[in-house]
Amino acid sequence: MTSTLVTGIAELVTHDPSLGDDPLGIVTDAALVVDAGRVAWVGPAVQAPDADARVDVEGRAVVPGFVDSHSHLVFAGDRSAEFAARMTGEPYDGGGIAVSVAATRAASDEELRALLARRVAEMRAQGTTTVEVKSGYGLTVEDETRALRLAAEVTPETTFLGAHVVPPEMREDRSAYVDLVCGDMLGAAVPHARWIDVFCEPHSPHAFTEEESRRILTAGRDAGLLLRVHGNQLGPGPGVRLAVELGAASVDHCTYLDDADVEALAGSDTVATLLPGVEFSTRSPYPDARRLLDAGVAVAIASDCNPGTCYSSSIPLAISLAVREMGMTPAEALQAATLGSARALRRDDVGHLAVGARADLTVLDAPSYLHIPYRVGVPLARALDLGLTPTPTPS
Ligand SMILES: N=CN[C@@H](CCC(=O)O)C(=O)O
Ligand SMILES: [Zn+2]
Repeated sequence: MTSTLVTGIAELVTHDPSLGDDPLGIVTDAALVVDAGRVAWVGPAVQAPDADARVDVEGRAVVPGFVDSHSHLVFAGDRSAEFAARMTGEPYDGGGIAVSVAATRAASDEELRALLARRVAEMRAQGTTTVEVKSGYGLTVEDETRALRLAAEVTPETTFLGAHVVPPEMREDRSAYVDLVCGDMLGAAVPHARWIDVFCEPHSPHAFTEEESRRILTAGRDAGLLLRVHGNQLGPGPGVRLAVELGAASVDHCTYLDDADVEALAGSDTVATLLPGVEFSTRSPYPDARRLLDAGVAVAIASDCNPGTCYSSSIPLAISLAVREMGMTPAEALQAATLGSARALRRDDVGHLAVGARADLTVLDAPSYLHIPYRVGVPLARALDLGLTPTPTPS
């Protein structure tokens, strides 16, 4: 294994507060040494040690690779007409998920694997280096297991979402479906999943109630999975408080919150993951990130790349929306899409570039991270390929 010195970094964002006065731990005119897939040294370029190899990024900014802690990448089919309807005022209620379920069930393993690989490559090309991938478009024991098996080929952050919606063939007997999710489906999913998630949403007839969600999450936890929740997406609801009650790592969407939700989050270890691409693509009001941050809530930003509410895999777009529409500063938004989303995945080896972190570097065709929201829509960010063998992820 050779060490690599990365030079020519105009601005390096480390998130290591010991490396500068700024909370982002910014080093200007910086260099960084990578050894065995980890950050081995960070500092001013003039003090850089020698290394076996050298990569010059020629005056660009480098930030921690984006951590996308919420995505649904294992699906087939097309729902662009649904997006167009949304733009003319059609509301979203989760009913379109059944369209993706039918197309996904009909696809072969090879088709799904190719679609997934293309979406992960698209993310990497935009600077994402860690991604969580959910099942949820299979909704049978066999199809959910297949989705998780394929997801596990591309990431260790796999999430069992059998409780995405009640599938059309079981609508007459919801409780039988909940039994299946908590029983055989969970048993088959566990070997391929790290997380369990549920779409807890009283404003969708297709999603799950508070009681159903509590049952499913508790069964998942008893089976050894860690918890995450889709909550408070379409209106006020119990998702946030349930996530906090059960010790979920993250509750995602958080679009409609009351004071008790914010208070519960502030006193908890549950991260509020905001998904502004969803509000953009469904013409919905954006969550109030400022209110959460001012209350001391840990906030993450992720893409929620999925065929229904947001078919965008772009974290730079999510950062731009967070800054323009949700009251976050560029620094807060970048931190939420790296350190915050790593926390939402309970990972401390990614989302920052302090010594010892995984060497997941995202390089910007710009001199500063401020250009991410400033140059909205311009493809500035890409994951830096150092030709490294990936280091194993902690279990
Ligand atoms: N809300 C639930 N699940 C996805 C949307 C899935 C779909 O419409 O296909 C979400 O996170 O928004
Ligand atoms: Zn989602």
